[in-house]
Amino acid sequence: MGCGAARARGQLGDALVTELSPARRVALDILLDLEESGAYARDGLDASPELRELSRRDAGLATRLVLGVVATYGCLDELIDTYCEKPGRMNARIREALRIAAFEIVYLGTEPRAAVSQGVELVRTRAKSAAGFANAVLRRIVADRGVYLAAEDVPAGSERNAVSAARSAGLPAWLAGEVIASLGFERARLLFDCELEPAPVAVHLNPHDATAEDALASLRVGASDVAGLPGCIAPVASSELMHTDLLKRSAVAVCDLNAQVVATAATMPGDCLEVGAGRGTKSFVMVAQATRCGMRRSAVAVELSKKKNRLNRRRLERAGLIDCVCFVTGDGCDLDRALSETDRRAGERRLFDSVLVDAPCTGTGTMRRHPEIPWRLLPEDIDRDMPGLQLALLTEAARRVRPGGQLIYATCSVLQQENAAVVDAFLDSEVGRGFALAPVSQALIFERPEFADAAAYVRSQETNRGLFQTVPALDSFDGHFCARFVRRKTV
Ligand SMILES: C[S@@+](CC[C@H](N)C(=O)[O-])C[C@H]1O[C@@H](n2cnc3c(N)ncnc32)[C@H](O)[C@@H]1O
Repeated sequence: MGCGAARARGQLGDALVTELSPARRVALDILLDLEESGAYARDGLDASPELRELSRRDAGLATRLVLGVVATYGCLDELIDTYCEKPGRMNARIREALRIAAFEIVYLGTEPRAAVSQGVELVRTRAKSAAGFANAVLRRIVADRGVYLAAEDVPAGSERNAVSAARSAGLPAWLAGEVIASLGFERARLLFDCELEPAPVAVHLNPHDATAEDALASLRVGASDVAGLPGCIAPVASSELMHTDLLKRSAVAVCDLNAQVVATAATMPGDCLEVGAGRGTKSFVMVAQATRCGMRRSAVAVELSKKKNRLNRRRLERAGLIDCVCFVTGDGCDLDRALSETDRRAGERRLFDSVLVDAPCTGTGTMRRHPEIPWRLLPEDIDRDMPGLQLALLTEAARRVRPGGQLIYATCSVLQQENAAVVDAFLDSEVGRGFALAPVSQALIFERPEFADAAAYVRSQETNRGLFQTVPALDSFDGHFCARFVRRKTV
Protein backbone atom coordinates (compact mmCIF):
# COMPACT_ATOMS: atom_id res chain seq x y z
CA MET A 1 0.00 0.00 0.00
CA GLY A 2 1.64 3.20 -1.09
CA CYS A 3 1.24 6.60 0.43
CA GLY A 4 -2.42 7.45 -0.02
CA ALA A 5 -2.58 10.75 1.82
CA ALA A 6 -2.83 12.92 -1.28
CA ARG A 7 -5.41 10.62 -2.85
CA ALA A 8 -7.30 10.62 0.42
CA ARG A 9 -7.32 14.38 0.56
CA GLY A 10 -8.70 14.44 -2.96
CA GLN A 11 -11.46 11.98 -2.10
CA LEU A 12 -12.36 13.48 1.19
CA GLY A 13 -12.14 17.17 0.38
CA ASP A 14 -12.00 19.49 3.33
CA ALA A 15 -12.23 18.05 6.77
CA LEU A 16 -15.72 17.80 8.16
CA VAL A 17 -15.92 19.02 11.72
CA THR A 18 -18.83 17.46 13.55
CA GLU A 19 -19.81 17.05 17.16
CA LEU A 20 -18.78 13.70 18.55
CA SER A 21 -21.70 11.27 18.66
CA PRO A 22 -22.54 9.76 22.06
CA ALA A 23 -22.58 6.25 20.51
CA ARG A 24 -18.88 6.46 19.62
CA ARG A 25 -17.95 7.96 22.98
CA VAL A 26 -19.73 5.14 24.83
CA ALA A 27 -18.26 2.50 22.49
CA LEU A 28 -14.78 3.80 23.30
CA ASP A 29 -15.43 3.70 27.07
CA ILE A 30 -16.69 0.12 26.84
CA LEU A 31 -13.76 -1.01 24.67
CA LEU A 32 -11.24 0.52 27.06
CA ASP A 33 -12.94 -1.23 29.99
CA LEU A 34 -12.84 -4.53 28.09
CA GLU A 35 -9.16 -4.07 27.33
CA GLU A 36 -8.47 -3.62 31.01
CA SER A 37 -10.72 -6.37 32.38
CA GLY A 38 -10.31 -8.98 29.64
CA ALA A 39 -14.08 -9.56 29.86
CA TYR A 40 -16.22 -10.74 26.95
CA ALA A 41 -17.67 -7.99 24.77
CA ARG A 42 -21.28 -9.03 25.40
CA ASP A 43 -20.71 -8.99 29.17
CA GLY A 44 -19.14 -5.53 28.87
CA LEU A 45 -22.14 -4.29 26.88
CA ASP A 46 -24.60 -5.79 29.38
CA ALA A 47 -22.76 -4.20 32.30
CA SER A 48 -22.53 -0.68 30.81
CA PRO A 49 -24.85 1.87 32.48
CA GLU A 50 -23.91 4.45 29.81
CA LEU A 51 -25.22 2.18 27.05
CA ARG A 52 -28.62 1.96 28.72
CA GLU A 53 -28.87 5.75 28.78
CA LEU A 54 -28.42 6.07 25.00
CA SER A 55 -31.31 6.31 22.55
CA ARG A 56 -32.18 2.99 20.90
CA ARG A 57 -30.45 4.09 17.67
CA ASP A 58 -27.25 5.20 19.41
CA ALA A 59 -27.19 2.08 21.58
CA GLY A 60 -27.48 0.01 18.39
CA LEU A 61 -24.51 1.81 16.82
CA ALA A 62 -22.39 1.60 20.00
CA THR A 63 -23.10 -2.15 20.21
CA ARG A 64 -22.19 -2.68 16.57
CA LEU A 65 -18.93 -0.74 17.04
CA VAL A 66 -17.91 -2.67 20.16
CA LEU A 67 -18.67 -6.10 18.70
CA GLY A 68 -17.13 -5.14 15.35
CA VAL A 69 -13.87 -3.80 16.78
CA VAL A 70 -13.47 -6.87 19.01
CA ALA A 71 -14.12 -9.16 16.03
CA THR A 72 -11.67 -7.45 13.68
CA TYR A 73 -9.05 -5.74 15.82
CA GLY A 74 -6.12 -7.71 14.44
CA CYS A 75 -6.90 -6.54 10.91
CA LEU A 76 -7.53 -2.98 12.10
CA ASP A 77 -4.17 -2.92 13.90
CA GLU A 78 -2.41 -4.34 10.85
CA LEU A 79 -3.70 -1.38 8.86
CA ILE A 80 -3.16 1.27 11.53
CA ASP A 81 0.40 0.06 12.19
CA THR A 82 1.26 0.45 8.49
CA TYR A 83 1.15 4.19 8.99
CA CYS A 84 3.01 4.47 12.30
CA GLU A 85 6.74 4.71 12.73
CA LYS A 86 6.67 3.15 16.21
CA PRO A 87 3.38 1.26 16.49
CA GLY A 88 4.44 -0.50 19.70
CA ARG A 89 4.62 2.85 21.46
CA MET A 90 1.13 4.04 20.59
CA ASN A 91 -1.01 4.99 23.58
CA ALA A 92 -3.71 2.31 24.12
CA ARG A 93 -6.50 4.90 24.28
CA ILE A 94 -5.49 6.47 20.99
CA ARG A 95 -5.25 3.05 19.39
CA GLU A 96 -8.72 2.05 20.58
CA ALA A 97 -10.23 5.27 19.22
CA LEU A 98 -8.46 4.74 15.89
CA ARG A 99 -9.76 1.16 15.76
CA ILE A 100 -13.35 2.41 16.03
CA ALA A 101 -12.92 4.83 13.14
CA ALA A 102 -10.96 2.28 11.08
CA PHE A 103 -13.73 -0.30 11.64
CA GLU A 104 -16.26 2.20 10.35
CA ILE A 105 -14.17 2.96 7.29
CA VAL A 106 -13.16 -0.59 6.39
CA TYR A 107 -16.14 -2.70 7.46
CA LEU A 108 -19.17 -0.60 8.31
CA GLY A 109 -19.32 1.55 5.19
CA THR A 110 -19.75 4.81 7.15
CA GLU A 111 -19.43 7.81 4.87
CA PRO A 112 -15.62 8.37 4.88
CA ARG A 113 -15.64 12.08 5.76
CA ALA A 114 -17.94 11.43 8.72
CA ALA A 115 -15.88 8.42 9.88
CA VAL A 116 -12.60 10.41 9.74
CA SER A 117 -14.06 13.45 11.42
CA GLN A 118 -15.69 11.42 14.20
CA GLY A 119 -12.50 9.41 14.64
CA VAL A 120 -10.45 12.57 15.02
CA GLU A 121 -12.90 13.93 17.59
CA LEU A 122 -12.79 10.63 19.45
CA VAL A 123 -8.98 10.67 19.60
CA ARG A 124 -9.13 14.31 20.70
CA THR A 125 -11.18 13.30 23.80
CA ARG A 126 -8.21 11.20 24.95
CA ALA A 127 -5.21 13.13 23.61
CA LYS A 128 -5.73 16.57 22.07
CA SER A 129 -2.24 16.59 20.61
CA ALA A 130 -2.86 13.38 18.63
CA ALA A 131 -5.71 14.80 16.53
CA GLY A 132 -3.46 15.65 13.57
CA PHE A 133 -1.85 12.23 13.62
CA ALA A 134 -5.30 10.56 13.75
CA ASN A 135 -6.49 12.66 10.83
CA ALA A 136 -3.50 11.59 8.70
CA VAL A 137 -3.81 7.88 9.57
CA LEU A 138 -7.55 7.73 9.00
CA ARG A 139 -7.35 9.54 5.66
CA ARG A 140 -4.77 7.03 4.50
CA ILE A 141 -6.98 4.15 5.61
CA VAL A 142 -9.80 5.62 3.51
CA ALA A 143 -7.45 5.75 0.53
CA ASP A 144 -6.00 2.25 0.99
CA ARG A 145 -9.11 0.35 2.10
CA GLY A 146 -9.70 -1.25 -1.31
CA VAL A 147 -6.05 -2.29 -1.76
CA TYR A 148 -6.02 -3.81 1.73
CA LEU A 149 -9.25 -5.79 1.33
CA ALA A 150 -8.24 -7.07 -2.11
CA ALA A 151 -4.82 -8.02 -0.64
CA GLU A 152 -3.06 -6.36 -3.57
CA ASP A 153 0.10 -6.33 -1.43
CA VAL A 154 0.17 -10.16 -1.55
CA PRO A 155 1.37 -12.06 -4.66
CA ALA A 156 -1.54 -12.93 -6.96
CA GLY A 157 -2.92 -16.46 -6.72
CA SER A 158 -4.50 -18.65 -4.10
CA GLU A 159 -2.60 -16.95 -1.25
CA ARG A 160 -3.95 -13.55 -2.27
CA ASN A 161 -7.49 -14.99 -2.45
CA ALA A 162 -7.18 -16.46 1.04
CA VAL A 163 -5.69 -13.27 2.56
CA SER A 164 -8.33 -11.15 0.87
CA ALA A 165 -11.10 -13.43 2.20
CA ALA A 166 -9.58 -13.28 5.69
CA ARG A 167 -9.27 -9.49 5.70
CA SER A 168 -12.79 -9.02 4.32
CA ALA A 169 -14.14 -11.13 7.18
CA GLY A 170 -11.83 -9.51 9.75
CA LEU A 171 -10.20 -12.88 10.55
CA PRO A 172 -6.55 -13.82 11.13
CA ALA A 173 -5.15 -15.11 7.82
CA TRP A 174 -3.95 -18.40 9.38
CA LEU A 175 -7.43 -19.14 10.75
CA ALA A 176 -9.13 -18.33 7.46
CA GLY A 177 -6.64 -20.75 5.87
CA GLU A 178 -7.70 -23.48 8.31
CA VAL A 179 -11.37 -22.85 7.53
CA ILE A 180 -10.65 -23.08 3.79
CA ALA A 181 -8.62 -26.27 4.29
CA SER A 182 -11.53 -27.84 6.20
CA LEU A 183 -14.49 -26.70 4.13
CA GLY A 184 -13.08 -25.89 0.70
CA PHE A 185 -13.13 -22.32 -0.66
CA GLU A 186 -16.80 -22.21 -1.69
CA ARG A 187 -18.25 -23.29 1.68
CA ALA A 188 -15.65 -21.26 3.58
CA ARG A 189 -16.81 -18.22 1.62
CA LEU A 190 -20.31 -18.63 3.10
CA LEU A 191 -18.80 -18.33 6.57
CA PHE A 192 -16.58 -15.37 5.62
CA ASP A 193 -19.47 -13.49 4.01
CA CYS A 194 -21.61 -13.56 7.15
CA GLU A 195 -18.83 -13.19 9.70
CA LEU A 196 -19.57 -9.55 10.55
CA GLU A 197 -23.34 -9.78 10.23
CA PRO A 198 -25.70 -10.41 13.13
CA ALA A 199 -26.64 -14.09 13.49
CA PRO A 200 -30.32 -15.08 13.34
CA VAL A 201 -31.88 -16.16 16.63
CA ALA A 202 -33.78 -19.40 17.19
CA VAL A 203 -35.64 -20.55 20.29
CA HIS A 204 -36.91 -23.88 21.54
CA LEU A 205 -40.34 -24.06 23.15
CA ASN A 206 -41.05 -25.44 26.58
CA PRO A 207 -43.72 -28.09 25.86
CA HIS A 208 -45.34 -27.38 29.26
CA ASP A 209 -46.03 -23.76 28.36
CA ALA A 210 -48.97 -23.67 25.98
CA THR A 211 -48.96 -19.85 25.71
CA ALA A 212 -45.36 -19.41 24.49
CA GLU A 213 -46.02 -20.24 20.84
CA ASP A 214 -48.75 -17.59 20.51
CA ALA A 215 -46.60 -15.04 22.32
CA LEU A 216 -43.81 -15.73 19.84
CA ALA A 217 -45.98 -15.39 16.74
CA SER A 218 -45.43 -11.63 16.58
CA LEU A 219 -41.66 -12.01 17.14
CA ARG A 220 -41.02 -14.13 14.08
CA VAL A 221 -38.96 -12.44 11.40
CA GLY A 222 -38.47 -13.55 7.79
CA ALA A 223 -39.18 -17.08 6.65
CA SER A 224 -40.37 -19.66 9.16
CA ASP A 225 -38.14 -22.34 10.69
CA VAL A 226 -36.05 -23.79 7.91
CA ALA A 227 -35.63 -27.28 9.33
CA GLY A 228 -39.30 -27.93 10.24
CA LEU A 229 -38.07 -29.07 13.63
CA PRO A 230 -40.82 -29.62 16.23
CA GLY A 231 -40.43 -27.19 19.12
CA CYS A 232 -38.21 -24.79 17.20
CA ILE A 233 -39.27 -21.26 16.32
CA ALA A 234 -36.85 -19.38 14.08
CA PRO A 235 -35.84 -16.79 13.26
CA VAL A 236 -37.16 -14.46 15.96
CA ALA A 237 -36.41 -10.79 16.63
CA SER A 238 -33.97 -10.98 19.54
CA SER A 239 -34.35 -7.40 20.77
CA GLU A 240 -38.12 -7.87 21.06
CA LEU A 241 -37.66 -11.26 22.70
CA MET A 242 -35.61 -9.57 25.43
CA HIS A 243 -38.57 -7.31 26.21
CA THR A 244 -40.87 -10.26 26.95
CA ASP A 245 -40.80 -12.49 30.03
CA LEU A 246 -40.47 -15.65 27.92
CA LEU A 247 -36.82 -16.26 28.81
CA LYS A 248 -37.22 -15.31 32.45
CA ARG A 249 -39.97 -17.86 32.96
CA SER A 250 -38.19 -20.45 30.76
CA ALA A 251 -41.12 -20.63 28.34
CA VAL A 252 -38.39 -20.82 25.68
CA ALA A 253 -34.63 -21.30 25.54
CA VAL A 254 -32.46 -19.50 23.00
CA CYS A 255 -30.60 -22.16 21.04
CA ASP A 256 -29.22 -22.08 17.52
CA LEU A 257 -31.32 -24.08 15.08
CA ASN A 258 -28.48 -26.47 14.23
CA ALA A 259 -27.66 -27.00 17.91
CA GLN A 260 -31.35 -27.93 18.37
CA VAL A 261 -31.01 -30.45 15.55
CA VAL A 262 -27.97 -32.03 17.27
CA ALA A 263 -29.77 -32.18 20.63
CA THR A 264 -32.79 -33.73 18.92
CA ALA A 265 -30.63 -36.44 17.32
CA ALA A 266 -29.28 -37.19 20.79
CA THR A 267 -32.75 -37.50 22.36
CA MET A 268 -33.33 -41.15 23.20
CA PRO A 269 -35.50 -43.05 25.64
CA GLY A 270 -33.88 -44.84 28.58
CA ASP A 271 -30.81 -43.89 30.62
CA CYS A 272 -28.91 -40.96 29.12
CA LEU A 273 -25.61 -39.29 29.93
CA GLU A 274 -24.58 -35.82 28.77
CA VAL A 275 -20.92 -34.84 29.10
CA GLY A 276 -20.19 -31.11 28.81
CA ALA A 277 -23.76 -30.13 29.75
CA GLY A 278 -22.71 -26.49 30.26
CA ARG A 279 -25.58 -24.09 30.93
CA GLY A 280 -27.89 -26.74 29.59
CA THR A 281 -29.20 -25.45 26.29
CA LYS A 282 -29.08 -28.93 24.80
CA SER A 283 -30.31 -30.42 28.09
CA PHE A 284 -33.40 -28.20 27.72
CA VAL A 285 -34.00 -29.24 24.11
CA MET A 286 -33.52 -32.95 24.87
CA VAL A 287 -35.94 -32.95 27.82
CA ALA A 288 -38.41 -30.89 25.77
CA GLN A 289 -38.25 -33.25 22.77
CA ALA A 290 -38.57 -36.33 24.98
CA THR A 291 -41.62 -34.78 26.69
CA ARG A 292 -43.17 -33.92 23.32
CA CYS A 293 -42.67 -37.51 22.13
CA GLY A 294 -43.79 -39.13 25.37
CA MET A 295 -40.37 -40.80 25.77
CA ARG A 296 -39.43 -42.20 29.18
CA ARG A 297 -35.97 -40.87 29.82
CA SER A 298 -33.67 -40.21 32.75
CA ALA A 299 -30.48 -38.19 32.39
CA VAL A 300 -27.21 -37.49 34.15
CA ALA A 301 -25.70 -34.13 33.15
CA VAL A 302 -21.92 -33.91 33.78
CA GLU A 303 -20.22 -30.52 33.63
CA LEU A 304 -16.85 -29.29 34.85
CA SER A 305 -18.14 -25.87 35.90
CA LYS A 306 -20.22 -25.73 39.07
CA LYS A 307 -21.66 -22.38 38.03
CA LYS A 308 -22.88 -23.64 34.65
CA ASN A 309 -24.37 -26.72 36.28
CA ARG A 310 -26.31 -24.47 38.65
CA LEU A 311 -27.64 -22.40 35.75
CA ASN A 312 -28.71 -25.58 33.95
CA ARG A 313 -30.54 -26.86 37.03
CA ARG A 314 -32.26 -23.50 37.65
CA ARG A 315 -33.55 -23.20 34.09
CA LEU A 316 -34.90 -26.76 34.01
CA GLU A 317 -36.49 -26.20 37.41
CA ARG A 318 -38.21 -23.00 36.25
CA ALA A 319 -39.33 -24.78 33.09
CA GLY A 320 -40.85 -27.66 35.05
CA LEU A 321 -38.55 -30.01 33.11
CA ILE A 322 -36.32 -31.07 36.00
CA ASP A 323 -37.83 -34.54 36.58
CA CYS A 324 -35.34 -37.33 36.04
CA VAL A 325 -32.28 -35.11 35.48
CA CYS A 326 -29.34 -35.53 37.85
CA PHE A 327 -26.58 -32.87 37.82
CA VAL A 328 -22.97 -33.81 38.44
CA THR A 329 -20.10 -31.36 38.67
CA GLY A 330 -17.02 -33.26 37.59
CA ASP A 331 -14.41 -34.06 34.98
CA GLY A 332 -15.64 -35.91 31.91
CA CYS A 333 -12.10 -37.24 31.40
CA ASP A 334 -12.48 -39.23 34.64
CA LEU A 335 -16.06 -40.45 34.68
CA ASP A 336 -15.47 -43.19 37.24
CA ARG A 337 -14.67 -40.45 39.70
CA ALA A 338 -17.35 -37.99 38.50
CA LEU A 339 -20.06 -40.67 38.53
CA SER A 340 -18.92 -42.42 41.71
CA GLU A 341 -21.99 -41.26 43.64
CA THR A 342 -24.53 -42.24 40.94
CA ASP A 343 -22.73 -45.59 40.55
CA ARG A 344 -22.85 -46.13 44.29
CA ARG A 345 -26.58 -45.37 44.39
CA ALA A 346 -27.19 -47.70 41.44
CA GLY A 347 -25.11 -50.39 43.11
CA GLU A 348 -23.09 -50.87 39.92
CA ARG A 349 -20.96 -49.02 37.39
CA ARG A 350 -23.74 -47.46 35.31
CA LEU A 351 -23.95 -47.87 31.55
CA PHE A 352 -26.25 -45.68 29.46
CA ASP A 353 -28.54 -46.24 26.46
CA SER A 354 -27.45 -42.93 25.03
CA VAL A 355 -24.43 -40.70 25.64
CA LEU A 356 -23.93 -37.19 24.28
CA VAL A 357 -20.47 -35.62 24.36
CA ASP A 358 -21.04 -31.91 23.75
CA ALA A 359 -17.35 -31.23 23.55
CA PRO A 360 -15.50 -28.03 24.41
CA CYS A 361 -14.22 -26.71 21.09
CA THR A 362 -12.87 -23.66 19.26
CA GLY A 363 -16.42 -22.44 18.52
CA THR A 364 -15.43 -21.57 14.95
CA GLY A 365 -18.99 -22.30 13.81
CA THR A 366 -20.29 -19.56 16.12
CA MET A 367 -17.73 -16.75 15.68
CA ARG A 368 -20.29 -14.14 14.59
CA ARG A 369 -22.00 -14.60 17.99
CA HIS A 370 -18.70 -14.69 19.93
CA PRO A 371 -16.46 -11.99 18.45
CA GLU A 372 -13.47 -12.71 20.66
CA ILE A 373 -12.97 -16.25 19.32
CA PRO A 374 -10.88 -15.58 16.19
CA TRP A 375 -8.20 -13.37 17.76
CA ARG A 376 -7.88 -15.41 20.97
CA LEU A 377 -7.33 -18.74 19.20
CA LEU A 378 -3.85 -20.10 18.66
CA PRO A 379 -2.79 -22.63 16.02
CA GLU A 380 -1.95 -25.16 18.77
CA ASP A 381 -5.55 -24.99 20.08
CA ILE A 382 -6.68 -26.40 16.76
CA ASP A 383 -3.82 -28.77 16.01
CA ARG A 384 -3.21 -30.19 19.47
CA ASP A 385 -5.04 -29.00 22.56
CA MET A 386 -8.70 -29.15 21.54
CA PRO A 387 -8.55 -32.42 19.56
CA GLY A 388 -6.59 -34.02 22.43
CA LEU A 389 -9.23 -33.06 25.01
CA GLN A 390 -12.07 -33.96 22.65
CA LEU A 391 -10.70 -37.45 21.97
CA ALA A 392 -10.11 -38.02 25.69
CA LEU A 393 -13.71 -37.01 26.54
CA LEU A 394 -15.16 -39.09 23.70
CA THR A 395 -13.15 -42.19 24.62
CA GLU A 396 -14.03 -41.93 28.30
CA ALA A 397 -17.73 -41.39 27.52
CA ALA A 398 -17.73 -44.35 25.10
CA ARG A 399 -16.83 -46.67 27.99
CA ARG A 400 -20.19 -45.79 29.54
CA VAL A 401 -22.34 -46.77 26.52
CA ARG A 402 -24.41 -49.95 26.87
CA PRO A 403 -23.97 -52.55 24.08
CA GLY A 404 -26.39 -51.51 21.30
CA GLY A 405 -26.51 -47.97 22.73
CA GLN A 406 -25.86 -44.69 20.93
CA LEU A 407 -22.94 -42.29 21.32
CA ILE A 408 -23.16 -38.77 19.90
CA TYR A 409 -20.11 -36.53 19.53
CA ALA A 410 -20.88 -32.85 18.91
CA THR A 411 -18.94 -29.62 18.46
CA CYS A 412 -19.78 -26.12 17.24
CA SER A 413 -16.64 -26.08 15.10
CA VAL A 414 -16.19 -26.15 11.33
CA LEU A 415 -12.63 -27.44 11.52
CA GLN A 416 -11.88 -30.98 10.46
CA GLN A 417 -9.18 -31.37 13.17
CA GLU A 418 -11.94 -31.21 15.82
CA ASN A 419 -14.55 -33.07 13.81
CA ALA A 420 -13.79 -35.79 11.24
CA ALA A 421 -10.21 -36.21 12.52
CA VAL A 422 -11.42 -36.85 16.10
CA VAL A 423 -14.03 -39.29 14.76
CA ASP A 424 -11.34 -41.18 12.81
CA ALA A 425 -8.90 -41.22 15.72
CA PHE A 426 -11.68 -42.58 17.95
CA LEU A 427 -12.71 -45.30 15.46
CA ASP A 428 -9.03 -46.30 15.22
CA SER A 429 -8.64 -46.62 18.99
CA GLU A 430 -9.15 -49.73 21.09
CA VAL A 431 -12.40 -48.41 22.60
CA GLY A 432 -13.57 -47.01 19.27
CA ARG A 433 -13.25 -50.36 17.54
CA GLY A 434 -16.26 -51.46 19.57
CA PHE A 435 -18.39 -48.84 17.78
CA ALA A 436 -19.78 -48.39 14.27
CA LEU A 437 -20.35 -44.99 12.68
CA ALA A 438 -24.05 -44.47 11.83
CA PRO A 439 -25.76 -41.63 9.93
CA VAL A 440 -27.09 -38.87 12.17
CA SER A 441 -30.27 -38.75 10.07
CA GLN A 442 -31.02 -42.34 11.19
CA ALA A 443 -31.21 -41.48 14.89
CA LEU A 444 -34.31 -43.04 16.43
CA ILE A 445 -36.30 -39.83 16.84
CA PHE A 446 -36.12 -39.06 13.11
CA GLU A 447 -38.22 -42.17 12.38
CA ARG A 448 -41.25 -40.39 13.86
CA PRO A 449 -43.56 -38.86 11.24
CA GLU A 450 -43.58 -35.45 12.93
CA PHE A 451 -39.76 -35.34 12.57
CA ALA A 452 -39.75 -36.25 8.85
CA ASP A 453 -38.91 -32.68 7.72
CA ALA A 454 -36.13 -32.45 10.29
CA ALA A 455 -34.73 -35.80 9.09
CA ALA A 456 -34.73 -34.49 5.51
CA TYR A 457 -32.91 -31.37 6.67
CA VAL A 458 -30.27 -33.48 8.45
CA ARG A 459 -29.80 -35.60 5.31
CA SER A 460 -29.27 -32.40 3.31
CA GLN A 461 -26.40 -31.42 5.65
CA GLU A 462 -24.80 -34.87 5.98
CA THR A 463 -21.55 -36.00 4.42
CA ASN A 464 -21.44 -39.33 2.62
CA ARG A 465 -20.26 -40.87 5.93
CA GLY A 466 -23.39 -39.66 7.71
CA LEU A 467 -21.60 -36.85 9.60
CA PHE A 468 -23.76 -33.74 10.15
CA GLN A 469 -21.87 -30.51 9.37
CA THR A 470 -23.44 -27.11 8.91
CA VAL A 471 -21.69 -23.89 7.94
CA PRO A 472 -22.82 -20.42 9.03
CA ALA A 473 -24.18 -18.31 6.19
CA LEU A 474 -26.12 -15.10 5.63
CA ASP A 475 -29.73 -15.56 6.85
CA SER A 476 -28.79 -19.00 8.10
CA PHE A 477 -27.74 -20.62 11.33
CA ASP A 478 -24.46 -21.62 12.95
CA GLY A 479 -21.82 -24.18 12.13
CA HIS A 480 -22.41 -27.35 14.13
CA PHE A 481 -20.95 -30.83 13.79
CA CYS A 482 -22.29 -34.13 14.99
CA ALA A 483 -21.26 -37.77 14.58
CA ARG A 484 -23.32 -40.75 15.73
CA PHE A 485 -21.86 -44.09 16.77
CA VAL A 486 -23.60 -47.28 17.82
CA ARG A 487 -21.87 -49.64 20.23
CA ARG A 488 -21.61 -53.12 18.77
CA LYS A 489 -23.52 -55.72 20.75
CA THR A 490 -20.58 -58.11 20.65
CA VAL A 491 -16.98 -57.19 20.06
C1 LIG B 1 -19.91 -26.90 23.99
S1 LIG B 1 -19.91 -26.47 25.63
C2 LIG B 1 -21.42 -27.15 26.19
C3 LIG B 1 -22.66 -26.47 25.78
C4 LIG B 1 -23.88 -27.06 26.47
N1 LIG B 1 -24.00 -28.49 26.28
C5 LIG B 1 -25.14 -26.39 26.04
O1 LIG B 1 -25.86 -26.95 25.21
O2 LIG B 1 -25.43 -25.30 26.55
C6 LIG B 1 -18.77 -27.60 26.33
C7 LIG B 1 -18.81 -27.67 27.83
O3 LIG B 1 -17.86 -28.63 28.26
C8 LIG B 1 -17.39 -28.22 29.53
N2 LIG B 1 -16.13 -28.94 29.78
C9 LIG B 1 -14.88 -28.63 29.38
N3 LIG B 1 -14.01 -29.56 29.81
C10 LIG B 1 -14.72 -30.49 30.48
C11 LIG B 1 -14.39 -31.67 31.17
N4 LIG B 1 -13.12 -32.10 31.25
N5 LIG B 1 -15.37 -32.36 31.78
C12 LIG B 1 -16.65 -31.93 31.72
N6 LIG B 1 -17.03 -30.81 31.08
C13 LIG B 1 -16.08 -30.10 30.46
C14 LIG B 1 -17.26 -26.71 29.40
O4 LIG B 1 -17.30 -26.10 30.66
C15 LIG B 1 -18.48 -26.39 28.54
O5 LIG B 1 -19.57 -26.02 29.34
